[in-house]
Formats: sequence, C-alpha cells, structure tokens
Amino acid sequence: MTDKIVTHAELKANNTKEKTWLLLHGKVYDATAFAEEHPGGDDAIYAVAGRDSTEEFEDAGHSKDARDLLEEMLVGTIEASRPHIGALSTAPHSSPNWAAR
Ligand code: HEM
Repeated sequence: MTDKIVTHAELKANNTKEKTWLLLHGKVYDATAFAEEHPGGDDAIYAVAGRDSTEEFEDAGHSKDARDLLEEMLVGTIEASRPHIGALSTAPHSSPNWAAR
C-alpha cells in the first residue's frame, strides 16, 4: 500500500519508455517494466502514458488477472483535480492549489 499523492505535473512528465506512468480510476501506475510484456502491445501503453487512460483500459475489457497485475505497479493517488471555476465555488481566489505547478 502507498498513500503517495502524485501531482498532474509528475504524471505528465512520466510519459516516456524510460518512465511510463498511467492514470486509471484515480490511481497512478508505473507500467515501465510491464509495457513490453503487455499482451495488447507496448504501443497501447506508450500511447496513453502520462495521462488518464481509464477509458482505453476499460474499452479493452481487461480481465481480473489484468487488474490484479496493477496492484504491484501502484505508485499512488492522483492529486485532487482543479476546482470547477465558477461552479458555486467558495474557494479563495488567492490560492488555487492547481496554480504554479
Ligand atoms: C498497466 C496497465 C495495463 C495492464 C496491467 C494490462 C494488462 C493486460 C493483460 C493481462 C491483457 C491480456 C488479456 C486480459 O487478461 O485481459 C491485456 C490485453 C489487452 N490490453 Fe491491456 N493492460 C494495461 C493497459 C492497457 C491500455 C491502456 C490499453 C489500451 C490503450 C490496453 C489494451 C489492451 C488490449 C487491446 C488487449 C487485448 C490484446 C489481445 O487480446 O489481442 N491495455 N492487457
């Protein structure tokens, strides 16, 4: 288990073959070592590296075995998304936590 919080900037930076991170259902996974063994091809992994790939992952209809594999690749949880601007937000304008990253 890990309670590491991964920032969007960190996720986005790890979109290479040397460091391949994926965001699935709010959790960040390190698929660097796994990519070349992926039954769906390494290209499928590299194509979605560094971003939210939940939709692609679910569209492929992965098995429970595939989901179990994810456990050992877990890096942490993605930070909270930026607030919806103007959507009845009471957050102070002076210190949005998504700015300056
Ligand atoms: C780290 C994340 C992923 C893991 C651990 C993973 C694991 C697997 C595994 C074990 C299989 C074999 C079939 C099964 O057990 O379901 C598989 C097949 C497949 N995966 Fe993934 N996968 C990942 C991400 C993705 C992504 C992001 C995509 C699409 C962009 C994708 C597309 C596919 C496809 C199309 C197949 C079917 C290949 C075939 O049967 O010819 N996978 N994956």
